[in-house]
Amino acid sequence: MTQAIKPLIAGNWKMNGLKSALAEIGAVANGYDGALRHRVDLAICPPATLVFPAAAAAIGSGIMIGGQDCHANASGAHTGDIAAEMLFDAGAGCVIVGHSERRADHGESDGVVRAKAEAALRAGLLAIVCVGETLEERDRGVTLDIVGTQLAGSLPDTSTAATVVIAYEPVWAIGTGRTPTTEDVAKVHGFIRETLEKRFGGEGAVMRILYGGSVKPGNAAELLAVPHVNGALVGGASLKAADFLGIVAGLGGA
Ligand SMILES: O=C[C@H](O)COP(=O)(O)O
Repeated sequence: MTQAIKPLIAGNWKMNGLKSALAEIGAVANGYDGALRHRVDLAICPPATLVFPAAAAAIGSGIMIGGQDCHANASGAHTGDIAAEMLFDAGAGCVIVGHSERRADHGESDGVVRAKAEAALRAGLLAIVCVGETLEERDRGVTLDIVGTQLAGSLPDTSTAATVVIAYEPVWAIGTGRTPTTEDVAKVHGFIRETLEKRFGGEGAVMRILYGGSVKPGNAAELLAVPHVNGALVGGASLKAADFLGIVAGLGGA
């Protein structure tokens, strides 16, 4: 039986945004009214420098502010890193871990991602754990093997629907304007659901699975209507409130 899952639309600003970008949070808040708040959760993950002021700007709006990465440890000699506890302390409610750009740029393995997700849970943050295949892997026909391996290695054993969100992002669709067909998205999300249910039982049945990769106002409705797509992780189109809210509108008024 399909259970109702409240969707989450999360914006990942990546390495974009100076203080002036905080105005976009105010603009999203203005468009996130009471009725919408009941139907969808919103999160915005600005660069680390803006987490504290963004959290202040979002007070009372219902918008969750998040980090884009965290260290596995709570403190220590790790120059330049940020602990999950520090994000929580700054007002964050969630953190993205295992984004493909971190996996590629910083050589993060599934084990590292899992340790970061465990740190998020320890700190009381919702962990948004990213998985997804490269173009080469897709062309070799090993998408499900790759995603299955990433899920097995990256998710904490203690994951629950309240503490962990999966984001499926085909690497080749990120920032390229290319998206998989809805059939392809359905296939991978169905596989992820099955995998989550096998490992986490009832919790896996209601854990949110986001799609990410070139989601825009123009394609959001189609992508968000795919079975087992419980929201989106949005990059470029999350930088402007109008685009971000246009994607939220893709969920329809039901
Ligand atoms: O975290 C977000 C994703 O990497 C998607 O980025 P994009 O929407 O710019 O393709």
